[in-house]
Amino acid sequence: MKKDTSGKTWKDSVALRWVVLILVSGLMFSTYWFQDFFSGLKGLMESELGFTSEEFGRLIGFTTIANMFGMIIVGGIILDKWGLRLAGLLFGGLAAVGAVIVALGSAGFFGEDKSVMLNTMILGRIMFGSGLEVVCVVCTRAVVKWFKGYELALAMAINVGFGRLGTALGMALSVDIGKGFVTPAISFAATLIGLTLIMFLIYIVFDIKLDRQVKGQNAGNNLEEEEEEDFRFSDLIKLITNSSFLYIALLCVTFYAGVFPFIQYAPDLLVNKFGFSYNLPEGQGNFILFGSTNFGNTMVYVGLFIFGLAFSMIPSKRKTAAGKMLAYLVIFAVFYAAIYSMRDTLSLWLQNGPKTASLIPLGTILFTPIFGNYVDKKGKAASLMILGSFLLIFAHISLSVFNNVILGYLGLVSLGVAFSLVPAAMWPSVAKIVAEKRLGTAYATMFTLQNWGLGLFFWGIGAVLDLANKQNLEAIRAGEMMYDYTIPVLMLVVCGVVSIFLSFLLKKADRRQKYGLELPSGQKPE
Ligand SMILES: N[C@@H](Cc1c[nH]cn1)C(=O)NCC(=O)O
Repeated sequence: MKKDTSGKTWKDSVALRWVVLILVSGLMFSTYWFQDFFSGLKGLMESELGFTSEEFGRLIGFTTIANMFGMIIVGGIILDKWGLRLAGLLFGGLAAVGAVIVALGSAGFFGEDKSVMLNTMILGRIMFGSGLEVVCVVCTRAVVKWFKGYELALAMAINVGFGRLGTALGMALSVDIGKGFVTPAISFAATLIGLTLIMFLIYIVFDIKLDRQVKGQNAGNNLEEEEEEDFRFSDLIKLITNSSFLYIALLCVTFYAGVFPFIQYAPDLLVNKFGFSYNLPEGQGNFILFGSTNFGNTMVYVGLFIFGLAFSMIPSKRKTAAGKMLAYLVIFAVFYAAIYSMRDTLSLWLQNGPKTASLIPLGTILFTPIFGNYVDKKGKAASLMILGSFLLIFAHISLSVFNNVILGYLGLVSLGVAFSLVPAAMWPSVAKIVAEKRLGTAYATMFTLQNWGLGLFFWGIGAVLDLANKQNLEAIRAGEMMYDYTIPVLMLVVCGVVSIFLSFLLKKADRRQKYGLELPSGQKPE
């Protein structure tokens, strides 16, 4: 789109841009929630629905099947042809209908036989999965449309941050929402997608208005509308014959295969390996923060935190050094007071599988923008991907081979840092390797390949878990023994090792092809 110099459009208003960001990010929040919330329900699916670990794995693994065979590319083509409003409605609607089918299937609506329940839930997950990935692309496109030339990097980080928040809350709260049953937790998650689709409908009103304004401006200035590049198979061939792109695309497969599938099993691992709980003790830990006694305190903390943050964001030229110090002091004090006053709740949460595991995606909300800023200012993207892959190996070794809870916590922290580092370095690097007009094709290709890795490991971890515990399955289901997660998690170390290898190859290829992955944003190699 060409920018008008004579008049203003809605996207020139800071407030409207941020309203749009919230409206669009709703779908990211709900679809990521639905993608990952089963992890908190694995134990319940086993005890209430009688699902084995392999069946649990099959259910989440099938989410990727349509994407493996080109659904994201089809979605990309529809997005190019019909525009983001219709594509968002179509694929958001597909995700919502799929989610409703999963909920109905789990309630026995299509039949109470276990295999009917499982198969209808799988059907729903396939529909949901086809929607999820294209929705992700639609949301990113919408953010680019409104924020290009403004706070684009920050807006993109916040948009993915909403997705991570969805993952974290879905993992942490689904057991509480279900109150001992699977269907209410699924119905809640499906309702969220419906509600955020309504938010997307409101966004459409903003989008139509912006298009009209831009059209009016262009007509007034005799400017032609800039055509966006459509998906082309010749672009795909060019991409996969570029060695830097090939390495980063394969890294996307192996790295995410070591993270997303692990997250689906992390709560169950903590429960089985370290004796964490699935449920909080009756009446304790749940939403204490928002209980009557602490609600006032919480609001004071939130208020002070926003004050400190707002103050620290005032441009430095207009702020004294003492003022800056005061702002940071306020932020630190608020954090300390909040953690101190919630220490009892926190200690319960840190022994609860779903809540502890949810800290992995939660931590990335804070760390991804910090690492993204580092990559922008200092570069070193390829080296950071090597470091992230190393941390992935450390995490999986410490969570599989050893039986030490401290090492377990360290493993989770290290996984959280890796999960912040690699995406922060990977996605801006793709934009350096691939010309802007081919970025849509590049992301669609990467997500398609990524879904092969995800599908294999979503299912593979569950299948290997059943296989590795074959002798004890009866006793485990009777609650007399615990699953041994050593081999399924050790398997993920391979993902880390291949990721390190690929990141080294990427760094070497970059030296040859000179994309400047190790340089700060905007700097070109000589
Ligand atoms: N493929 C997307 C979206 C997604 C999330 N969970 C499964 N698929 C993706 O990987 N986005 C990048 C990210 O870091 O979330």
